Amino acid sequence: MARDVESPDPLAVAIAPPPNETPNERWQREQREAQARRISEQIDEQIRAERQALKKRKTMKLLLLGQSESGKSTTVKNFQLAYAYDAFMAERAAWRAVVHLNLVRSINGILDVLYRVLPEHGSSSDPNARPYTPGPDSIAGPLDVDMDDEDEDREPTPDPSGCPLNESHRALMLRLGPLRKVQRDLERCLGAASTEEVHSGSGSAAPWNVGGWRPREFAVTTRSGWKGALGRVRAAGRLSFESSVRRQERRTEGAASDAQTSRPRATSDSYHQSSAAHDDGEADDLSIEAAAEVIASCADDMQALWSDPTVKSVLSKQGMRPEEGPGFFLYDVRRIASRGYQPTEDDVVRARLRTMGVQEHRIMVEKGTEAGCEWLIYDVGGARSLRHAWYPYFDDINAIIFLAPINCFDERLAEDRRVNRLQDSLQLWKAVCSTKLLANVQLILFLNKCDLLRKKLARGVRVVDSVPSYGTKPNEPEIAARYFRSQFKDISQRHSPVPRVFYSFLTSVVDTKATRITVATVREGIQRNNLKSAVFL
Ligand SMILES: Nc1nc2c(ncn2[C@@H]2O[C@H](COP(=O)(O)OP(=O)(O)OP(=O)(O)O)[C@@H](O)[C@H]2O)c(=O)[nH]1
Ligand SMILES: [Mg+2]
Repeated sequence: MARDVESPDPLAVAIAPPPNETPNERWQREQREAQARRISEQIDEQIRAERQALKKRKTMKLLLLGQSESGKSTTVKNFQLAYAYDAFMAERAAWRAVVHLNLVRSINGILDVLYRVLPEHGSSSDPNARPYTPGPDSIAGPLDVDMDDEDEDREPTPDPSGCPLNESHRALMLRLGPLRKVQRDLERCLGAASTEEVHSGSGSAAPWNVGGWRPREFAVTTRSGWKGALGRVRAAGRLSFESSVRRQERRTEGAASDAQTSRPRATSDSYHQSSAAHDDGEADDLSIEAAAEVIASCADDMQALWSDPTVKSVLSKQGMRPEEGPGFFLYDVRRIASRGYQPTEDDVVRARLRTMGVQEHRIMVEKGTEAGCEWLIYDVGGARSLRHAWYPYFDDINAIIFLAPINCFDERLAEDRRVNRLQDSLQLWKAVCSTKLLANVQLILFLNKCDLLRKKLARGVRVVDSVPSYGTKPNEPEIAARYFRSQFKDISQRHSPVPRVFYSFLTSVVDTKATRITVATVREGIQRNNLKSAVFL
């Protein structure tokens, strides 16, 4: 309603001095007003200075390195949880299909093993039927390994007392048959990152350190990583977290920044989706929902399979421990298979989706004194065939977190089963430490999967059987971890082009509470170090 031009301005009336104000009162009022103005100006100045300082703070660039399944992407999720919680939560629902896929993959892996002990399938040569846990290897010393492949692909021996599985097991296995198709459908919807297929072949631990290799000889798969896979789920139309306009804006920004750098295009949070993903979105949506429905209808049978003592004994005889493998959710099968299931924070952290190429995560610190600061985290695919893509990211970074899973001292690389996994980590670490381009980059080592190391040693696996140099030291997790750490430290000291401080942490990055503290320490350390070098400059 328009104000009557004749009536007085209500604001002017409200702040007008009292009509019967004495000269003394007037003086006091003016003093108060002047003081208020000064405080207000000081606050404005403070805000201006803070904004200016924020602008000056450059983006912190962090690169995560390590072999496949070392825990790099899980570490990124911990950064997101700590500093970009809202963004983490916005992605949460899209992880449902990944958790479902992880669940059915565990079941199908168990079924593979069970089928192989049935007399009529005992000689199956199905490569999928290989036990999950590789056999123990012997390593002569930390950097001097002569692997033989005699016990590679050992065939499970059928129980000599006859097949332990009865008719009800067979019926259960048949009823779970539809989960094969569910796995295929989910893998198709989520793309290449959702499969664990790796190119086998020898390959080098660190291709950039091999003579004759030229940095341009690589290709980066930009659409098939974590973000690509989640992007597909989003593209399926059920989950519209961002408007298409926002996506388009981000895509344009990404293209502009790529044009300024010689780096290949990393898949970023901006979900570079293929148009095919949009076209197929509806079909994918239906497949994901149909998969969820089949999973819900199989919940009781999945639970029965996992809790069956005979099945447990068959798995144990075959050396298969799915509960120690990636993306294991069978302890929570009823909750996850239920209709209306939404992943929890913990589910997202534990969900396994391998990284293809290099993925860029922009984390804008949401709260605290550093709100508004930006972290750029590059998460790389760790399989040997994907390491070619790392080198261009070595330029212009503030720090590297290198993840070495120390539970795998007796395991082999999936992509080259002649190579011991701990050995591969040590070779990779050596290559990173000795790379001249990284001479002044802060390296932080996460000796990861300490929880699994503890479990492995508790069930009687002896370190010395795979690492003879371990000698007569007690077979205890703390001592083993300390020993492994000393190997990495020794490499850092001997192979760094210029002396560097050795920073290391014993971690289990699926433990988000403990990792939160580690991540905070690392973040502060990186920032402080950066500040220090800025002062020296
Ligand atoms: N128990 C346990 N599991 C872990 C730990 N760290 C990672 N994982 C699990 O190991 C699996 C692999 O972790 P990722 O973070 O995907 O490994 P990555 O290094 O990114 O692997 P790529 O993308 O293939 O290079 C996931 O299922 C994680 O939940 C850990 O400390 N303890
Ligand atoms: Mg990854």
